[in-house]
Amino acid sequence: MGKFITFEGIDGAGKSTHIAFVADYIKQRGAELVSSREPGGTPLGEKLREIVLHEKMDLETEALLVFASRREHLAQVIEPALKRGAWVISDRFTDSTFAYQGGGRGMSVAKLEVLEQWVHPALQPDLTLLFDVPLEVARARLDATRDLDKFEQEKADFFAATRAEYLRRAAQFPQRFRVIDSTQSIAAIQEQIAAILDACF
Ligand SMILES: Nc1ncnc2c1ncn2[C@@H]1O[C@H](COP(=O)(O)OP(=O)(O)O)[C@@H](O)[C@H]1O
Ligand SMILES: Cc1cn([C@H]2C[C@H](O)[C@@H](COP(=O)(O)OP(=O)(O)O)O2)c(=O)[nH]c1=O
Repeated sequence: MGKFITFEGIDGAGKSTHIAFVADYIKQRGAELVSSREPGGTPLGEKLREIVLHEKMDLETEALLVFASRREHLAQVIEPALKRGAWVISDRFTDSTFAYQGGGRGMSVAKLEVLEQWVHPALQPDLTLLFDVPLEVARARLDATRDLDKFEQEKADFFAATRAEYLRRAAQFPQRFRVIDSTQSIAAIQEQIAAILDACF
């Protein structure tokens, strides 16, 4: 089996910045690499992503759609890749649903756990890198760079709750989570990521 690494954090924390670095690290080891994202990762998943990121909907519809996208991503991409020994890195996975639909929007953790059990009862990431920054830092980075989607337009209390749920999960699952202080420089963060990867694999 290959290894499954997920990237998590509130919008603007710096996740996407470090994906190429981890991809290079894995390729240098000679392993096959599959780099993907959620919502998305398949043609159907990318269609669902457009809907989830840009349309208003009932909270439970939103949770069902991100898990529908995830089921397809697992079936078409993640599970086959891991079975053939490839390494998979995903820009977001189920921790995002607990953080955004659970923490941010207030959906019950118990309901999300039912969906998680349904969609991936046995699989969890081998490593989850949580990029953690204060909200103001994330917001300043976002404002400097791009047009904001539905989630990125949410207010400070939404992201405070999202960040708190991420940190709660990191404390609950310390064996797979590594929390990275993303207020550091990009170079310092990459040094830390390399040390984490060396220690884990
Ligand atoms: N450690 C850092 N220090 C300063 N700026 C950063 C840092 N990490 C990321 N950025 C910048 O912040 C913005 C958001 O980063 P990005 O990786 O797209 O965040 P995310 O994928 O978590 O939403 C980008 O313009 C990026 O260059
Ligand atoms: C995977 C997932 C993402 N999201 C949200 C978080 C993000 O705001 C958005 C997609 O984020 P992201 O891929 O970080 O967007 P960008 O390309 O702008 O960096 O979807 C959820 O609300 N629930 C989920 O389960």
